[in-house]
Amino acid sequence: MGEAPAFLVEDLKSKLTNGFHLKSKVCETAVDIGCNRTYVIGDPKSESLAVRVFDKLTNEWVFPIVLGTKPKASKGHSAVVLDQDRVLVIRGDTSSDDGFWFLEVNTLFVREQKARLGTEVVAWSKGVIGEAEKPIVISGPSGVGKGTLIAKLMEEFPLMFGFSVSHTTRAPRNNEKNGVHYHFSERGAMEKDIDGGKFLEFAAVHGNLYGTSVEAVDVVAEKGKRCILDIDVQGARSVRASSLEAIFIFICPPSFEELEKRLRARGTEVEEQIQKRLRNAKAELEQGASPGLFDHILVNDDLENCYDKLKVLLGLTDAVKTTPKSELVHVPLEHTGLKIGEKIVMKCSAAEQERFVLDLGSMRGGAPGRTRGLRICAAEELSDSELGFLG
Ligand SMILES: Nc1nc2c(ncn2[C@@H]2O[C@H](COP(=O)(O)OP(=O)(O)O)[C@@H](O)[C@H]2O)c(=O)[nH]1
Ligand SMILES: Nc1ncnc2c1ncn2[C@@H]1O[C@H](COP(=O)(O)OP(=O)(O)O)[C@@H](O)[C@H]1O
Repeated sequence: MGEAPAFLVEDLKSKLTNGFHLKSKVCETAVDIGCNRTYVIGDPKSESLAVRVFDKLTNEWVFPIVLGTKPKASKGHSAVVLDQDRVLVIRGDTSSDDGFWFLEVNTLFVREQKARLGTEVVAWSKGVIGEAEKPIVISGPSGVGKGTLIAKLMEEFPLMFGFSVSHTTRAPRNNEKNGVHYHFSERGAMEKDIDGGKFLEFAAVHGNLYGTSVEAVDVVAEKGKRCILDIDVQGARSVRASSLEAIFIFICPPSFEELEKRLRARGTEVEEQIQKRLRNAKAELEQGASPGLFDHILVNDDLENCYDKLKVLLGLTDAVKTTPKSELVHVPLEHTGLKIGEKIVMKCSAAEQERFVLDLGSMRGGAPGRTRGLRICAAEELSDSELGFLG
C-alpha cells in the first residue's frame, strides 16, 4: 500500500489555521494528530464514518479496530482535532443530540485496549448535551430485594428509569424473559465480546458470568432515561473505577436469617445454589460496608419503608425536577466552525442564519460510554474577537 494520494489527504484536512470548513457533501475528512499520523474519517461510497489511519513513518494505511457505539452514516461531516487524544466529528444535517461525536485515538481507554488487543484501536464516544441524570448502581446479596425495589421504581416512574439488561451465562428462571431480565448467553460468545471491549464491566458471580455491555447502558441513555444497574459488588468496583459516574446504593437485609428466609421463599434456586449464595452473601455484606465504595446503604426490612427511603435518595419525593432540556439546535449539512480554546464557534451557510457555540469546557466521561456535559450557548456569549470570525 503506497503513499496516500497527497491531494486526497491535503484536500480533506480541516483548515485548522482559522477554523475548519465543511463543504457540503464532504463525506471524508482528514486530520493530523502528532507528526506521523493522519486520521481519515468517512467513506464517500457508504457515507459511513469509517476510520483509517495513514502512518507517515511506514507510508502504510492502518485499519484500526473501532470500539464504542458508532455514529450513523452521514451525508457530510466536519472534523476538528481537540487535543492529542481525540477528534470532534460534527455530523451535518442532524439535531444536536446526535450531531457531536468524539473519535478517541489516544485516551486511557484506547491505550488500554491497544495494549490488551495488541493492535491499532480507536473508539467512538457520543457527545451528550447537558448533564444527563447519573445512572444508579444497586448491589446487595442474592435474595435481599434488589429486583423487587427496582421493579417498583420502574413501575412508578416508567418514563424516568430504564433497566440496564445484563448478559449472563446463568440459566433463566421461570418468570424471566431473554432481553428483558437478562441477555442469556453462551460463555464463549460472552467472553468473545468481553475481549472485543464491548463490556463496561463483568464478573464471575455464584459460578456464572455476568456483565454489563456498553450498549446496555447506552440504549437506556438513548431513550433519555436514567439507567439502573443491578450488579454485584465486584461490578460496582469496576464501575466506580470507570468513567461512568453513578450513584452507588447497597441493599442490606435486616438479618442474615431473614435473607436466608427470603432466598428460600423465592424458590428459584436449588439447595446447593442457595448454600453457595448464602456463603457469598457474607463476603458481599462485608464488601458493601467498604469505605468509599457505596454512597448509600439501605436496610430492606419493611419493603415500603425501604422503597420510600430509596426514592428520597434519588430525589423523587419532591415535585419531580424537570431539568430543562438544553435547547436542541439543528446542525446543517454545510457549516463552518472555529475552535477557540474549549469552544467551537459554529456558523452556518448564508442561507441558514443559525450560529451557535458548542462549549466543551465541562465535558467529561468518554469511550466506551458517552462524553457528557456538552453545552450549547448563543453566539451572543462570545467576545467581540470571537464574534469577528462569524462576520
Ligand atoms: N458484575 C455484575 N453483576 C451482575 C450483573 N447482573 C447481575 N449481577 C449480579 O449477579 C448476582 C446474581 O444475580 P441473579 O442471578 O439475578 O440473582 P439475584 O441476586 O438473586 O437476583 C447479583 O448480585 C446481581 O447484582 C452484571 O451485569 N455485572
Ligand atoms: N422487604 C421485604 N420483606 C420481605 N420479603 C421481601 C422484601 N423485599 C423482597 N422480598 C422478597 O424476597 C425475595 C427476593 O427478592 P428479590 O427482589 O428477588 O431479591 P434480589 O433481586 O436481591 O435477589 C422475593 O421473593 C421478594 O418478594
